[in-house]
Amino acid sequence: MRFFMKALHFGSGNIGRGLVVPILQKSDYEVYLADVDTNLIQLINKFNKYRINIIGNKNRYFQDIFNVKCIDVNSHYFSDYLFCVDLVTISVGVNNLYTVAIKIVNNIIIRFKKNHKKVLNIIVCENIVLGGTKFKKIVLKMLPLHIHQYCHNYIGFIDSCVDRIIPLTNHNNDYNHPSCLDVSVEPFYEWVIDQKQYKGCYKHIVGIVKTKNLSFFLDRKFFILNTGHAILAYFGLLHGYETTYQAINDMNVKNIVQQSMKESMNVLNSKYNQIIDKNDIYISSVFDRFNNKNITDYLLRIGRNPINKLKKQDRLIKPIIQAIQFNLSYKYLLYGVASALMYKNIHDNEAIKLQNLIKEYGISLVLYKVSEIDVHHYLNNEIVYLYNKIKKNI
Ligand SMILES: NC(=O)c1ccc[n+]([C@@H]2O[C@H](COP(=O)([O-])OP(=O)(O)OC[C@H]3O[C@@H](n4cnc5c(N)ncnc54)[C@H](O)[C@@H]3O)[C@@H](O)[C@H]2O)c1
Ligand SMILES: O=P(O)(O)OC[C@@H](O)[C@@H](O)[C@H](O)[C@H](O)CO
Repeated sequence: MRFFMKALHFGSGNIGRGLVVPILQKSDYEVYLADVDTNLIQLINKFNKYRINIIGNKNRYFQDIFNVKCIDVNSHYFSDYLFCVDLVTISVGVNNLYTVAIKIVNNIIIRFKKNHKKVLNIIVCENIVLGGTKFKKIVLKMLPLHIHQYCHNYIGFIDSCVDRIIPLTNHNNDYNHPSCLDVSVEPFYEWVIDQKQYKGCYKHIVGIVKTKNLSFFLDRKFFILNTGHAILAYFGLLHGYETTYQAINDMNVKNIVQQSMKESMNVLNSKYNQIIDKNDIYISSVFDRFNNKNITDYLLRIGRNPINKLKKQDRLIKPIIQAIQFNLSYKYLLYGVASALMYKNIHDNEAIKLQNLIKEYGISLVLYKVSEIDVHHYLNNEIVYLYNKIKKNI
């Protein structure tokens, strides 16, 4: 066992176990997982290992991961671990970034007080555009002013684009067996970081691509894959499907998803003033990934947190607003928004909140409150019209 650098990963869920840990371990990082879920923490520390089942349409293989340890972020010794690492990575879900920021702020204060001169890089691996930059803003807001210069000198906040479809783990509930920690993943993965934001000397990590042009990768992934994925989930659920594979094989659903991804791609072609996806190769590769018959990815997972997904900057609304700016078609993208407004899931707090808001205020006002689309704007009327039309037909 050769460990040279230490990394701590916030979030021991799907992306943490299924992508971040194997990549960092391969480049000789000693990786500590960190989480708030005490059951999960206990299981990881009990078995210290798990298996990644890599499942493609035609082949399947596995990768065994050893030497994993999970730290409770609320334990008194957590900050000692955080103090000694060179790299922090985060995938806890967008809504939990604030609580992670509190831990990071406390640690920066300790580093400052101890005059610690070691650089710390923080890669944010959430599904948001420019997550590192947003996380930095949250941290700076909480950090005392006299420590900002130290933070600027020694802490790197890095935007990244992380791509691997990792469904919810189907725990076999046998907590006496390490397989309860196994994850199933697709073979494809991509992890791209903004090299301009990295502080200090970069130690190459096999599996991470550095780029000076992250916005291209991010926009392509977020506004093609995640836009299509969300529309597949919301529209598929309305048609009674449970998984991506079922939904993508309904010709009506498939057509709406495919056309909406093309509309979003047209927006990117205009934004970058170049053809991003020659011959629709990217779109069809994403389709093949959605169409993985051996992976059970529930539409409820993909549709989770609908309020976030309906925000102005997110995957459903932003492509439409930009299509309007470039005078492009957005007819199919509208289906994503209209069906997201119908998303119901009693296990998802945002879904419950969304439906309560709709009951209280009606669709038009909710579009204003959640998505910042003015009630008098024609886009608001178009969405309300489509929402009512779909509702009548289901
Ligand atoms: N699953 C995917 O296919 C996928 C792919 C790319 C990106 N992502 C993104 O990665 C992020 C995580 O997704 P996931 O599927 O791994 O979710 P997940 O729910 O499987 O894992 C999140 C983990 O974070 C933990 N957590 C919550 N708050 C925490 C905190 N304050 N400190 C430490 N741990 C905390 C949770 O207990 C959980 O174990 C999301 O933003 C998601 O969009 C997911
Ligand atoms: O994680 P979310 O909720 O932002 O989006 C759900 C899925 O679209 C997402 O997790 C994809 O599986 C992932 O982005 C693939 O890389």
